[in-house]
Order: sequence, then C-alpha cells, then structure tokens
Amino acid sequence: MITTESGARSFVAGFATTSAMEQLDQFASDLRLENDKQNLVAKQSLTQLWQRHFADSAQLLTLVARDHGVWLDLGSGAGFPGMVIAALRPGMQVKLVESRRIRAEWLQRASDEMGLENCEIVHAKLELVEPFPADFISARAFAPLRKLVTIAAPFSTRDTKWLLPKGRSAAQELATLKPKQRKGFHVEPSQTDGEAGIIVGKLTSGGIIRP
Ligand SMILES: C[S@@+](CC[C@H](N)C(=O)[O-])C[C@H]1O[C@@H](n2cnc3c(N)ncnc32)[C@H](O)[C@@H]1O
Repeated sequence: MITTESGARSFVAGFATTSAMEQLDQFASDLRLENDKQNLVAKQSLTQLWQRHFADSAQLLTLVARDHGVWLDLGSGAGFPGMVIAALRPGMQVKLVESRRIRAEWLQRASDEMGLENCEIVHAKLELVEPFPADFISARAFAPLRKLVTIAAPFSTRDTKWLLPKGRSAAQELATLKPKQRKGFHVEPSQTDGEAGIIVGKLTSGGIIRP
C-alpha cells in the first residue's frame, strides 16, 4: 500500500523516464496554480498530490501489459488519470474527453507546457464524440457505472480493457450492471486506498457495436 508522498513519488517513478518525471513535476506545479483559479481537485488533496492523484492514476499501468494503443480517458477534469498515463506511456495515443470548456482549456495548456505529443484534448460531451475503437478506457469519478458503460460502449470492442477507479463503492457499483455485462468485469484492490477498488475488465455483451 502506498501511504506516503515520497512512497507515491517512487511508485510513479518506477513507470517513468527522467523526462516523464520532469513533465509530471511541471504538471504538479501547474495544477497547484490552476487550482486557485478553478476547483480542479479538493484543496485538502494538494498536500498529498502524489498519493491521491499521480500514484492513483499510475497504478492503472500495473493492469496494462501493453505500452502502445489508443487510450480513452472520460471526464478527465484535472487530468486524472489521462494526463499521467500520457506522460508515463509516450507510445500510447491518449485522448482526454472533457465537456467543460474551462477544464478542457486547462488540459490543453497543461499538455502544451509538458510538451506531450501523444495527448489529444477533446472538448465535448462524450455522447457527442464520434465513436472510435479504443484499446483502453479509463474514467475516474466520471459517472455511475451503468451510465458510464452505456455512453462509452460505442468506443469499446471485445478487446477493449476498461479501467475504472471507483473508490469505496466499486463492488456495489459492479452489482448494478446486468449479469451479462457484469461477467466480464472484476474488482482489483487500489494501491492508494485500502478500501477502494478499481473495476477492470471487458464488455463482452450489451451495447457493443464493434467487432
Ligand atoms: C468529478 S470530475 C473528475 C475528473 C477527473 N477524472 C479526476 O478524477 O480528477 C468529472 C469530470 O467529468 C466531466 N464530465 C461530466 N460529464 C461529462 C460528459 N458527458 N462528457 C465529458 N465530460 C464529462 C466534468 O466536467 C468533470 O470535469
């Protein structure tokens, strides 16, 4: 379990090149400044930025065996987990969808400052984005699971891996899916919160439009 800021930083560094750590340090400092202007993350979490946000995002990579492909992050807001994934996996094409203009503008500025070349910010409601096949779909604090699965299903193929940090409600939320949909998913423990879980799996039925 990751319980300290220094432990969280070391955990993230385990996935990162030196330049990726520089990009994440830049992101952390930009986020602290921007958070005074818009409410991106809870103020109390700024003292535990690496634990609560950076390591919490990076831990998804322990569940991903590939370092390339299309990664779709839904409702990226402050940039978690999408922006962290983009920095740590330069071979992934990461698309961050965010409906609020002020947040999408922040994400674009942050990506430019970090010099990310594999990151696309899509300012739109997910429901209005032209579907494309994603290899990975992530979403943290985005929407209740049933809604999330319904609106993101058009981006899923039978091979798409979904990675959904769901906090302490993970098991409960999984139970809200119809049995046929639920069978492709399970809950992995979070490494940043002993009581939280990450819903992981594939959509094997229901709403799939792609072969
Ligand atoms: C609670 S925030 C979470 C942000 C980030 N994922 C995190 O964990 O820090 C949810 C974000 O999803 C965005 N959002 C909500 N509904 C959306 C939709 N239908 N399409 C795209 N973005 C949406 C909101 O504007 C907000 O920034």
